Amino acid sequence: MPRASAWFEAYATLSTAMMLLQTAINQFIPVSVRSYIMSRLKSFFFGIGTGTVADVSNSLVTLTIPEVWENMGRNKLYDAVKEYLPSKISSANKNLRVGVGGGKKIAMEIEGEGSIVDVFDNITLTWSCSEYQRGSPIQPYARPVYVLTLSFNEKHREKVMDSYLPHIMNKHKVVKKGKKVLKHYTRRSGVWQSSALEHPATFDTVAMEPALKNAILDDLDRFLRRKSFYKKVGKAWKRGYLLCGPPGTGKTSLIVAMANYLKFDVYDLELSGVHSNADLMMSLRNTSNRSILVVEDIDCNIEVQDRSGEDGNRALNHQFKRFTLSCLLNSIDGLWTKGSDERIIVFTTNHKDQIDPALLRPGRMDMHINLSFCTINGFRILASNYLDVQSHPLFEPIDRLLKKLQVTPAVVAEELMKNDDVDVVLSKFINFLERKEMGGDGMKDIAHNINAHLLPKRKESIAFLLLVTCSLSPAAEDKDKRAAPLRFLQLFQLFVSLFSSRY
Ligand SMILES: Nc1ncnc2c1ncn2[C@@H]1O[C@H](COP(=O)(O)OP(=O)(O)OP(=O)(O)O)[C@@H](O)[C@H]1O
Repeated sequence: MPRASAWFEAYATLSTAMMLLQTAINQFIPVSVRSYIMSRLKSFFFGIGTGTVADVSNSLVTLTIPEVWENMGRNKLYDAVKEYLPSKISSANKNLRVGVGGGKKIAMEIEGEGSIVDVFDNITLTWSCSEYQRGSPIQPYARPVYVLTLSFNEKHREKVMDSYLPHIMNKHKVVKKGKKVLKHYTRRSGVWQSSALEHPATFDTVAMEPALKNAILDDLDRFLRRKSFYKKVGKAWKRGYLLCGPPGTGKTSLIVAMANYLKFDVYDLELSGVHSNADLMMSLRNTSNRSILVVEDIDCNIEVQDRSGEDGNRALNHQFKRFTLSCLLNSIDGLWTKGSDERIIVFTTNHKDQIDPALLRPGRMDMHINLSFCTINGFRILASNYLDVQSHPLFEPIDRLLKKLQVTPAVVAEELMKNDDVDVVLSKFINFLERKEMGGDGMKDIAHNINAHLLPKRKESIAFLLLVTCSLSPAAEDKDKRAAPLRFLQLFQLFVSLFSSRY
């Protein structure tokens, strides 16, 4: 057993040796090399990103990435990070929000004050997300918007700005190009809200004349190929389409087919919900590239101030918080969407003649597409989609009847879904067409039209109710009360031809 004096001797020798070593290290090894060795030792023993006090230096940098970037609309970096972060959720994240959104996959997000730690090129980066209320005069009803916060050590600032954030943007671009789930945006409280675009329509399933279909596809392809051309001639890289046709002829289906073909997101702009020019500009600015902006029923959706009365009506505009036609035109011309690329704008209407010609000129609406009642070719496509048949002996009488009648593809589609047996369903469809030919069964079309377009409009609904009342209360000289329904039908037709050309 060594004596106590021997222990003291050994301790004194060791501490002297340590002091000498420390002095030698301080003198011969530069500070930067020493701190590098220390950081390597720390990461070896404690692991990276443990969140220990040692990780958190005083020179912590914090970047905030708001959802909306005031001068440039929606913050694309925010969207890219939101898409990137779920892949970085680890077992260290204990509070998670889970749900199934657009895709079929279960999506995860961190809940509340939680944070996600990412490691890029040996740099520890900490992300968190919080809500911040924005009271903007442009969007008085704006919902709370969110902000992402990124913290890292000051010494990595350059790498984060030059490599890490561009890396996230690139990942986002790649995912966006090859993504399966497109987004459908609608405006709620002035802010675009997205959901998955799950409508399965494609150019194969839309029933329309092959020549028209090919013309649209050619136009879309040419548009995509001409990036440098648009740049050369100094035009915004956008294309406008006007879809005209009665309800149920496939305007919405065609828009979805275009989106699915181009892999573009769809922004559905309800003009009745736009409060002012500024609101309209902001909405358009906040749409992303590679997208289709849809304005449905342009003829009846808006009470756009006429350009001629615009100056004199400033007070009026302000009072009703509406936007002006010239603002809409300017927005379409790309003035407010500087730097925007690969934009498609689609207007739909049932009354082309009621639209201001300024909206229709080439450069704004480059291609006018008329969607018609179901043709023989259209019927073939629907029969192939719904019944999986390409030919059938009953096609011949159906073709003959379709040539004479005006039936929308929506009604045909509905009829073809009534039975699983092809023979039964086609026979019933012939019966339906024959009844229609004799004028006895227009009620389905009528019901569809009332549902789709009449009921949402107050003025026309009141006229319609008056019509029903008149037709169902027989006049004094009308002896036969059973004539009422027939008269109703006749009056309905008259009403339709007077008030609308869409039916
Ligand atoms: N051309 C078509 N090709 C294939 N399906 C169609 C076509 N037109 C209508 N349909 C069918 O009818 C339904 C309604 O069609 P869609 O909403 O595309 O018509 P729309 O012209 O936009 O009508 P609305 O003006 O009432 O909105 C669709 O879900 C689709 O199943």
